[in-house]
Amino acid sequence: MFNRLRPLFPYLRRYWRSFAWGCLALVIYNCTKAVLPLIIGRAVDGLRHDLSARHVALYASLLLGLAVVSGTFLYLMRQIIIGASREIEFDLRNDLFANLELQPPSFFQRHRTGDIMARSTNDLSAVRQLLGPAIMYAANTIVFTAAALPFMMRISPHLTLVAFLPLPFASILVQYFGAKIHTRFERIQAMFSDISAQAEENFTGARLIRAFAQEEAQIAAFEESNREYIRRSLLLARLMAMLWPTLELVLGLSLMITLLVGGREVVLHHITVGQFTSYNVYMVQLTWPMIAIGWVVNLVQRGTASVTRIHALMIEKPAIDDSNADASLKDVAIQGDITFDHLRFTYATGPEVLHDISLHVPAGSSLAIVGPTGAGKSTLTALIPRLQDADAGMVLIDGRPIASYPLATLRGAIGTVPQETFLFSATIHDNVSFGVPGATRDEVVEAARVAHIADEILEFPHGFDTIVGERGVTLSGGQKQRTAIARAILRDPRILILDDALASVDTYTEEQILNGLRTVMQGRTSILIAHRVSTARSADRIAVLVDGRVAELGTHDELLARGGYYAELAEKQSLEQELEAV
Ligand SMILES: Nc1ncnc2c1ncn2[C@@H]1O[C@H](COP(=O)(O)OP(=O)(O)OP(=O)(O)O)[C@@H](O)[C@H]1O
Repeated sequence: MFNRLRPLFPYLRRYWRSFAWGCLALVIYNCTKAVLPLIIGRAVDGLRHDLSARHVALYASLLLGLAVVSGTFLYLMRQIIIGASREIEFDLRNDLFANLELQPPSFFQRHRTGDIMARSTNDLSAVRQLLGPAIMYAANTIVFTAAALPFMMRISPHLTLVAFLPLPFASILVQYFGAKIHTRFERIQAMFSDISAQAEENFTGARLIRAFAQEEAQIAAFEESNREYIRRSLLLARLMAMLWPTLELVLGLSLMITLLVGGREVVLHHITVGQFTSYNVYMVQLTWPMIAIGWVVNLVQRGTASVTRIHALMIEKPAIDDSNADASLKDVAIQGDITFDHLRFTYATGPEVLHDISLHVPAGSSLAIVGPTGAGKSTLTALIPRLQDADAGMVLIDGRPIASYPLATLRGAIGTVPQETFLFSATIHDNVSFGVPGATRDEVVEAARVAHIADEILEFPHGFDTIVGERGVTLSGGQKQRTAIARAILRDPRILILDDALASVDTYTEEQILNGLRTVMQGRTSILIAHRVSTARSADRIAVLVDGRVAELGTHDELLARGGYYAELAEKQSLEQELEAV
């Protein structure tokens, strides 16, 4: 177990001072607490000789003084130790997030989002409980038992032996029930996540459900999940209901033994009534620390498993990094000359997707990529900003392998509009300026103008300050795409990659955007993936990708003359247009 907790050592080392001060407070608190029963005993015994108000007042003030001291140190102990565990949780969460943020997209394919979220929330909270409450209560039990035991033994070793006997059972009971409670609680949580996800999908997919008239079926499915949730909750309630009476039975047994054996000792004049009273107070004081031990065992088991799970994510080194980069290229001005040299590419799973592709896109030129769905177009473009990594030397920019550029430099020179537009739940301004956080409003509006979205945005109630997504307006597919184009343009990139970015706009808007882009992209390299000939035709060259191979390459006219896939596509689309016009 010690080894499994090793990943926490650097964090514990960082906060060792807090833990040391916390432990000091813990020792003082427990020592004062252990003296308390003695004073009560003395007070009771004293009453036999001096039955005066002064005597009572003296002991009452002594007890009050002790209570104040122990209360103060109890506060300090909790504040310092729990505080330190919260600080460690904070550091761990930051480190975990920072590592996740560096992972390439393939990482998020390998790990389910739900699993990552669970590790970042439940597991982190389990680690915090291990470092805070578990350490604190374990130390509390040890120190208090060590402080109280000599006094108890002095009063009566015989009584101590028998009264202590049932106490470990309280720990075992709590540990046993605790483990079962945890399992049942997790099942409830899992069901609750299912219900939440179900509800969320029903709200976001409201249109689809209404359109398919599936309300009744959805209500029935929800009711079924809800019934399962309540069934699991009742199972937990039953377990909880059994725990406390059982615990009270064990603790009551211990008190009964104390009363029987201790009472006999008093009758036999082996101990005084005051000592007997002290003893009883000790037993009551020991109740919680004994219960806590069982709880601590569970916290430690759960926390240790969570440390392992979090650590597994923390040690995942980003598969795509700067390890082969040449630091002297950090500030190099990338021109945008792209070469694919006998490129082959296979994803972590599945067969080879791109086969022996050799293509050269000179700096400042434009290349359109067309081809059937699944041909590998998106994969090819994802290799340029290294969202996926091809083998060394297969993709070059300005004659250098892309891995030799530091990632920030490489990606800083590229503006990408992905196939699936993602907008943050933020203002349109913030979405457009995502890649250039300090951009002024004028720059943002200018980029939006080129993308032909500015006028539509200005018609929204709050213009560029309109929030998009769940908390604000919902943009149409075409509006989202154009916002994403504005986002890429604002970066003023040397290389612009549009992955089917004009698919959701009509041919008129498409032409407007292309006209705007032509001006902006002068002297820059652009790669456009397109399904429409109207998007591809204006590019300097067009590559037709079929089954991961370049099947055709040339200008619009050359490819038309060739009579292959492209010419067929052009004919089909012009026929469609004619039909539409009719
Ligand atoms: N992350 C991935 N892991 C494994 N295989 C993938 C992954 N992404 C894509 N593929 C596979 O690679 C092939 C090429 O996909 P890609 O998305 O590059 O095609 P595309 O030409 O862009 O298609 P479309 O025009 O439909 O967008 C497909 O067979 C696809 O199933």
